[in-house]
Amino acid sequence: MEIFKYLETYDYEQVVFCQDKQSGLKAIIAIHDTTLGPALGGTRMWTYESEEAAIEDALRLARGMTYKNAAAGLNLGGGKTVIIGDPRRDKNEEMFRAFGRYIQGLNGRYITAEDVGTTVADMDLIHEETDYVTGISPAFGSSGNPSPVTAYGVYRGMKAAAKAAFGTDSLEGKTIAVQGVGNVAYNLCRHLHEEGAQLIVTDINKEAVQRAVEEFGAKAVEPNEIYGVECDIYAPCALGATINDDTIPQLKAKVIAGAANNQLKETRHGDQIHEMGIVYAPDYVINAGGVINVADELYGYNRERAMKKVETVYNNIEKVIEIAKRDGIPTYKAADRMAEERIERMRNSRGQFLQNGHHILSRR
Ligand SMILES: NC(=O)c1ccc[n+]([C@@H]2O[C@H](COP(=O)([O-])OP(=O)(O)OC[C@H]3O[C@@H](n4cnc5c(N)ncnc54)[C@H](O)[C@@H]3O)[C@@H](O)[C@H]2O)c1
Ligand SMILES: CC(C)C[C@H](N)C(=O)O
Repeated sequence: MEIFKYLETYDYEQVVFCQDKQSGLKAIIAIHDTTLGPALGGTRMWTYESEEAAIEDALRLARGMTYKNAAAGLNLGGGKTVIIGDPRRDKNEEMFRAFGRYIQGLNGRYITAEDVGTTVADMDLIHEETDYVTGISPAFGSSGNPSPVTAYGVYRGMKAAAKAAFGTDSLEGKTIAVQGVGNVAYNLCRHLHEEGAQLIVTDINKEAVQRAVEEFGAKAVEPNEIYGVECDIYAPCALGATINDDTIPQLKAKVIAGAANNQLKETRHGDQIHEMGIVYAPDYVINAGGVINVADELYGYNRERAMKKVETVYNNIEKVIEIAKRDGIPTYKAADRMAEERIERMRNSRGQFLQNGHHILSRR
């Protein structure tokens, strides 16, 4: 990978490599675009096959956050961190504190939160070193674990997508295939079960599957069987790139609506599912509930207000589907258009100099 060429092609602002021998920290902070505000995005801890794979993931996820935050109407730019390591084995207090100091060094250009492999407890350790972290314990006046709120947003967005495909947003009696029943999808399954949906689930973690079977009467299938099951809706809630050349020919669903980031392996896969008549709820629009929730901390966290904002996921999915229909384009392109237009409008409106609190000579 030619990194600078890639950064230039997709307009990245900054990439920070963090190395701390003492704690074993190896992290990559990618800041994609701060036109709308400071870059906010979670920290993922994962065992990557190579350093190149970790860099690519950080970059892709950071850009996704720019689009997610813009489409959600937040005044935030996009960034993301990946920490290279096994979250079950390699975590320690020193690591997250060292990482917190790196974040502090960015002086507010980047604000972090949870992602796959990190928890509220990890965010609390980061908070020992910096205020630029959200999703810390509610005891600090924070919003805590974002996953249940993300799940609620996905549930609402799924209903909006179902309305476009089936003429009603009721999920009662619908069969929904859920890939990965971790933090977000467990909570999603609870909402779906309460509404009377039939669930088919899979996970590489057998305990997670068992919990969904016992609590929600879900049917369990092997990880590689989930794509081909008879269902109305496929909900990818594990990792990214599961909509690809191998899986698309197996799909029976009329709707794809799930929590995972970067669901399309390549954009052409978005074109392909569009041509097949599948209603695709773009990943970064439907899974914005978590970031909408943590972003509320910037105003002094209020759960009720945050949950009201999360309701907008339903409207945003409707809006994207409307744009797609109006312009005759796939929904993933419609979502990009919506996000890019907002960033562009804000960039242009800042072309004029206006005094904003700080006297421009105040540092003299
Ligand atoms: N947590 C949030 O608030 C949030 C917000 C936005 C997006 N997301 C995205 O949603 C997805 C899920 O996040 P999460 O917080 O629930 O993570 P998680 O780690 O709690 O859950 C993911 C689950 O997927 C399973 N899994 C991994 N590979 C699999 C495979 N090949 N087949 C089947 N199962 C597999 C894991 O065992 C795990 O149970 C991620 O892509 C994440 O980036 C999460
Ligand atoms: C809670 C959020 C700041 C980050 C979340 N992991 C996401 O991808 O949206």
